[in-house]
Amino acid sequence: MEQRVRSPPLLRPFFLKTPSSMQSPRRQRRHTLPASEFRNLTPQDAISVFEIEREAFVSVSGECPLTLEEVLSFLSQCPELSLGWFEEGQLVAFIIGSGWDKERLAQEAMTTHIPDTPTVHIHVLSVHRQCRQQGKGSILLWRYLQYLRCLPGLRRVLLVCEEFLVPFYRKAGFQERGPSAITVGALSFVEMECQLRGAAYARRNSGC
Ligand SMILES: CC(=O)SCCNC(=O)CCNC(=O)[C@H](O)C(C)(C)COP(=O)(O)OP(=O)(O)OC[C@H]1O[C@@H](n2cnc3c(N)ncnc32)[C@H](O)[C@@H]1OP(=O)(O)O
Repeated sequence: MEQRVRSPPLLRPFFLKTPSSMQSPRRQRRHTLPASEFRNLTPQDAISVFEIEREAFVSVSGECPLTLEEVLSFLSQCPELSLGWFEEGQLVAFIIGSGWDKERLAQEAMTTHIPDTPTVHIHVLSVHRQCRQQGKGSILLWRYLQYLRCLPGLRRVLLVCEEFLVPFYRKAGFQERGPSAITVGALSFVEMECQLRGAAYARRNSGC
């Protein structure tokens, strides 16, 4: 069992602002939704999350990493371990994580949140179909890892992915830990790990 830590506060929304010098007068007058916003998800976001997830996974493998009930459950139990990217108020990409307390991920990690542990399990990262291959998945993952580095007590992040996504996660700073004990139907996975501490440059540049 790993050492327990206190739950962090929720992330206040932060926006990617267009400099006022670049906004048209009409745009300045209108009270529109922010062009781009990153924030923790809430149970109210569960339907939008599940729609993106269903499109991303069901058509490909027939299985979603999380059912709608599980999405709701994690967003209720540990919203501070999620991050959504909204454009004009629409969810375009998200990450859902939870706490885990063992060295490697096990099948029960798929449906479990262990509070106050130093290990975060990323259940799912997904980008809306129309927004893929534009760098959004990488940017959201980078922001999520920087955000986690600012939370007290967190030490590492684990996830499982299919072999073809190993280079994507490697580029984000994850390392392979070998075949995962987790299987979904006929699918098998590689387990990957990212250390949150010890990267001094990351902390210096994180803006915590
Ligand atoms: C823990 C997990 O959730 S594992 C499951 C991940 N999610 C999914 O598979 C759901 C469907 N897919 C998606 O939502 C997205 O395609 C993601 C999250 C995999 C990647 O996000 P994107 O925004 O499309 O990727 P992004 O544009 O940041 O690409 C970064 C790099 O990864 C590569 N990459 C992205 N998607 C894939 C893919 N499906 N297969 C192989 N390489 C990929 C890109 O080619 C790019 O490489 P480059 O830098 O050499 O050009």
